[in-house]
Amino acid sequence: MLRIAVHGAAGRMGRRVVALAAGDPDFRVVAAIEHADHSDLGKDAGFLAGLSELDVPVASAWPDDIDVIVDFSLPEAVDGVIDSAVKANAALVMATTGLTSEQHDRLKQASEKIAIVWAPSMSLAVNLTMRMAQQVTAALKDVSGGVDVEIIERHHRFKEDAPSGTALKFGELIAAEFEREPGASAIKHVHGREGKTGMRTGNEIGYHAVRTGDNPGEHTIVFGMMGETIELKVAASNRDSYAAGALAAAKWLQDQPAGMYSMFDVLGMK
Ligand SMILES: NC(=O)C1=CN([C@@H]2O[C@H](COP(=O)(O)OP(=O)(O)OC[C@H]3O[C@@H](n4cnc5c(N)ncnc54)[C@H](O)[C@@H]3O)[C@@H](O)[C@H]2O)C=CC1
Ligand SMILES: O=C(O)C1=N[C@H](C(=O)O)C[C@H](O)C1
Repeated sequence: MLRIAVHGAAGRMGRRVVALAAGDPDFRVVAAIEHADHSDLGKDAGFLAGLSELDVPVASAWPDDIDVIVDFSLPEAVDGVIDSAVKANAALVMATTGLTSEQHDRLKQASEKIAIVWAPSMSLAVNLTMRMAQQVTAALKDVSGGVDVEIIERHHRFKEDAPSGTALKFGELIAAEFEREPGASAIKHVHGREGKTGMRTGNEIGYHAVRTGDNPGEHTIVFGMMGETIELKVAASNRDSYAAGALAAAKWLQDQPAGMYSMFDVLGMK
């Protein structure tokens, strides 16, 4: 049984991770961590997740014996999580988005000591769609008349970062396809458009972030050509695809040496 600590346990994602882990015989939830001022400190993590009592109170201190930490929190909290994972010699599933480049460097350094999965989306469907987007780009990048790529993401009104980490990852993968040949022009990443922008250039990717209601996450990649358009769309109907993906990553990490991994590794899509 893997001893799992959930960081951000009272959040939208944390509660679903606690709920799915509690129902999985491969896990024992040993800690539900929140920041020291959280109003749910002391409450039972099972009750918060809509289950019966788990006998795990939400706490701000880490226990000593943990096999894996799953983090869905905020960038401000992430440095502390990385330190705690290294200190406990635990594997780390880092799902928080909006990290700074310094935080990505910190993760990389920590991965010399512990096994880490970082991915902006833990969802199987999203990761498959990323692979499809790479294939579509490779097939269309030299099409007569050119192809314009725009990424539209929709999320709930509570989301604090934009564009989504997933949209940025789609853009990074698509740009790498465009830039693959030596001498290819560098791709510009354009966030929204307003005013007298002039005509669209051929070597840009546009990003558009929509925030409405309780949308758990939706990404549409538009490949617009002269005369026809392809759209790849992937949409979550609830948060369990992310929570289940994070738990799959937590299990997979137990057999891995220290290192930095992605969901492509976990899902065997390398
Ligand atoms: N990689 C993936 O598949 C997914 C990633 N996310 C990302 O996960 C993050 C969390 O998303 P939600 O659960 O919707 O947000 P949320 O705001 O509902 O939950 C975040 C939780 O982290 C806690 N937190 C904040 N600072 C903390 C600290 N210093 N110590 C401990 N806990 C702290 C908050 O109190 C809150 O309970 C976001 O960055 C989001 O983009 C969300 C869904 C899927
Ligand atoms: O904040 C969210 O909700 C989500 N965030 C992730 C992101 O920024 O890509 C993943 C998912 O889309 C849900």
